[in-house]
Amino acid sequence: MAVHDGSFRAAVFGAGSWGTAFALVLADAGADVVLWARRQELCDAINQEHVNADYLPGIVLPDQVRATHDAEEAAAGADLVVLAVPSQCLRANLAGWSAFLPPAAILVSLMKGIELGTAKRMSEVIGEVTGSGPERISVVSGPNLAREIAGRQPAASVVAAHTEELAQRVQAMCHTPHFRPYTNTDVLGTEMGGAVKNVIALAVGIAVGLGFGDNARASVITRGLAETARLGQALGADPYTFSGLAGLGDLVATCSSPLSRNRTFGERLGEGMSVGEAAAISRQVAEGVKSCESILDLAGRAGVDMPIVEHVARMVRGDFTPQDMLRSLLSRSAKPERHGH
Ligand SMILES: NC(=O)C1=CN([C@@H]2O[C@H](COP(=O)(O)OP(=O)(O)OC[C@H]3O[C@@H](n4cnc5c(N)ncnc54)[C@H](O)[C@@H]3O)[C@@H](O)[C@H]2O)C=CC1
Ligand SMILES: O=C(CO)COP(=O)(O)O
Repeated sequence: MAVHDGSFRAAVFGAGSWGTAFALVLADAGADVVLWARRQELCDAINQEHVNADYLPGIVLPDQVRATHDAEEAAAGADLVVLAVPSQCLRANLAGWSAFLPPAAILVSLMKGIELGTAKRMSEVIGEVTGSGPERISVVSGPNLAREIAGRQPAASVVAAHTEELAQRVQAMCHTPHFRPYTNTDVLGTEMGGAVKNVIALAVGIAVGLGFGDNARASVITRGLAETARLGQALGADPYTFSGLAGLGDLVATCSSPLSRNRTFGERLGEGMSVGEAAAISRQVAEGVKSCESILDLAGRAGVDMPIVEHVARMVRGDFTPQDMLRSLLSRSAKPERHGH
């Protein structure tokens, strides 16, 4: 099944839905994978049943994937170290793992969030905590709903790295007959596309929860993409990235799919649940709920207007009901489509 020529060792930190699905992709691409999980019971279940029933029930993992709760054991001998925990807990966790990471290993972020307080992207947090330069760090992002990837449904993705050469190395390590990664050297744009789309998916979910249809959904997606690109460009991203897989591609998949945790979370808010109530019934992370604030922080620092992100943040804070949010967004002054914030 492998497209990569030769075997390699991968460590995947985080055995949630995406960490586990990506471990399966890497195994299909020829890797021996060790999956680090927070809970020993989950490791035991994965090793005995070859299923991560908590996150991907019904998906049988390849024999080349085994789990451990021991970070040192997970990292030992890894050529590729993949990070897949919720963004807001990366820094603290990575500080504990950093000493075990082989110095030559390539570090890959699967995460789609911006750190609260610092407004840093995940590749920046990885660089700071591990002391690694950009020549070792890459990012995988795109329309990659974990459940579909784990079911070996076809999907494309983007591997972004500082150099084309590094992106190509990681591309070869995760290329399978079902998973088709493209390369990109715009790490910043790739990460911004992934993080902001989660907030736009919350907004789409709110519109769906309010009972609106496809016109509203498409309008929020399109205006959401406009504000994502505006922020990205102000920060130095390549504008093309936002019409690619890590921009438009991921935005459309996430905002259209009932599998999306962010869209589902937004739908519950739109139906009238509080943030606390919506969080209590979801055991998986909806990154946009926290990243709306850090993205707004970043936009403020860059002097960029992001009305959809701002309205989502106000709703998450409890300042707005869904009806207030709708009224406030629709009562903004009329604008030209281009260059009008
Ligand atoms: N699920 C998906 O379809 C996709 C997810 N992503 C991104 O991947 C990242 C990880 O997401 P998922 O695996 O989906 O999340 P998840 O909620 O399914 O799993 C998160 C994992 O992190 C662990 N975890 C939670 N809090 C922790 C803490 N404080 N310390 C250590 N571990 C902790 C959980 O036990 C779990 O194993 C997120 O940034 C998400 O946006 C990206 C593409 C697709
Ligand atoms: O990033 C994703 C798909 O590419 C998954 O989205 P959710 O985190 O909203 O489920």
